[in-house]
Amino acid sequence: MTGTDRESATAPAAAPTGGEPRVWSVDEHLADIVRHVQPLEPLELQLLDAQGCVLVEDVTVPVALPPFDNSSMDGYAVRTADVADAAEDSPVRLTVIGDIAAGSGKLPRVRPGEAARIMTGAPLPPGAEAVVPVEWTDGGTGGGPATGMTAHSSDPRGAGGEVLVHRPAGARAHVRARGSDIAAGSLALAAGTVLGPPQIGLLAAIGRATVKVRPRPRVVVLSTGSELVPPGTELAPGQIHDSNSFALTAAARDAGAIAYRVSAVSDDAETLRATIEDQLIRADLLVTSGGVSVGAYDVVKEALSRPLDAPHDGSGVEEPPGAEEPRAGEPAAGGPESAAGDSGTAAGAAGEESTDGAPAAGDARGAAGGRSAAPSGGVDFRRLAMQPGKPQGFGRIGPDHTPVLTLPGNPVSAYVSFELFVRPAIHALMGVPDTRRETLRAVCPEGVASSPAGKRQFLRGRYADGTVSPVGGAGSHLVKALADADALIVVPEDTTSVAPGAEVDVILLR
Ligand SMILES: Nc1nc2c(c(=O)[nH]1)N[C@H]1C(S)=C(S)[C@@H](COP(=O)(O)OP(=O)(O)OC[C@H]3O[C@@H](n4cnc5c(N)ncnc54)[C@H](O)[C@@H]3O)O[C@H]1N2
Ligand code: MOO
Repeated sequence: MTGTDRESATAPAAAPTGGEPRVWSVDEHLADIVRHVQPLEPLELQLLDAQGCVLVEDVTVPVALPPFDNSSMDGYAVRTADVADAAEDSPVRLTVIGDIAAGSGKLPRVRPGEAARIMTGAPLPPGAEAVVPVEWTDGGTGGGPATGMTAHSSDPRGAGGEVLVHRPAGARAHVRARGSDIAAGSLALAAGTVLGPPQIGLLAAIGRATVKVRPRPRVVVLSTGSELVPPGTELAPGQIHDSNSFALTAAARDAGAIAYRVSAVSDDAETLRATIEDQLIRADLLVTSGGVSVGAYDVVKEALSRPLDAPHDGSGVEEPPGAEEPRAGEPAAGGPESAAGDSGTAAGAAGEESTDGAPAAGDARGAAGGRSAAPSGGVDFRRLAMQPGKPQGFGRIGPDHTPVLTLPGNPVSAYVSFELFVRPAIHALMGVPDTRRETLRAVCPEGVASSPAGKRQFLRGRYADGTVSPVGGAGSHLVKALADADALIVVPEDTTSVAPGAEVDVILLR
């Protein structure tokens, strides 16, 4: 998928009001993001590192699967003519010439009147045409039908003597033919396939140790706010626990990324800029939370309204994304709406954790793999016609033009913003073809009493059997209700209420 393919998602802009910066629609903001976020350059990865990734090569089968005729049952490899007359009351007696275990390379020839005891997956020996399961024999005991074989460990000599066969077996009975799964030279997996567990199993089965895929993006999640302390820490007056960096890191993992969580950075722009500069080395995408509204301590806005290498006076500022296509009669987007900011306590560069065992910072990836060649600017801070999630920012920063999405700090706003914008950005980096969550129409028995005019509202809901019910209210601090929800109820911009029992659009969050 290319960025160009997605441009059609762009919706008409909302009308500008006076000298105010324009308000972006949800669709415009999303289209701007996916247009500027290009798929990562492919890498040759070990199979398990390629899980969830998009294959960029056609994979053909070097050797037939299975590679040889083999038994599908534990039993006896026989010649069909020898057992043609076998019956419950008149079993056929065959001489057992030995054992063939799975993995056997040296195979005895089965001659007329003979049988070889054979295990599931073991190669069919020459001369044999079928396998009779051990349950159709006496198992060499001289008694009635057997239920199984004696463990090799307790009888290391293997099979010998004679076996009574009680039922006939036709040609190829219980034999899995060479190539019956997939023939040599045929296509195992086509380029574009997303590698789930069965696909990884197939690649291993045909002997591939590595594959060429678009790698999972490395996403650095960083929250900001001097009030934040990590969970496990006792709260001092005015403090709260940092939940966004956990929820967003988990969400990034869930979307397929390798996610690194960075402990909350205090409301100090220079500390934040230094932390971001440190983190960019291992980021294909940077996600921040908090500090993007209009307050005096909105540090993300202050720190990222100018390029990372730009001096304080703002000289040499390049245009960020979204500023490239100003609409007629509108001010060009971009530039700080608010650059005010007092220095809070400098927290120092943050602690950090990775969410999985993936390669850490500075792994073998090319620096600018797959990213746009467009110049790196600051971040364009915007107001969106949505609730929650009004204040947003998007841009590309640093020497590799790393995309950055700055999400609002309110926990529900941050999470909804992740769903709508970060998840598609991660999938754009991965080259995943269709990034949309399942959406459907559902009856809302309670209705929605009021929804802000001109804004697309995303209420939390629980969905079951064609019905969705709101959970909690519209407040973007309600994390318990978010945790209870499994869907978003979408109330369009031109709808200010929904009558009880009416249908609504629902995005399933699972
Ligand atoms: N005068 C105005 N005030 C606000 C406006 C506005 O238009 N005019 N917009 C409101 C909206 S809408 C949102 S959303 C928030 C966004 O503000 P910020 O992105 O600057 O976020 P913060 O101020 O840093 O935090 C908001 C809220 O969320 C809590 N928070 C922040 N980070 C975390 C975290 N990692 N874990 C848990 N909770 C977090 C923070 O303590 C605040 O309570 O602005 C409104 N204000
Ligand atoms: O937009 Mo804020 O995200 O409404 O709470």
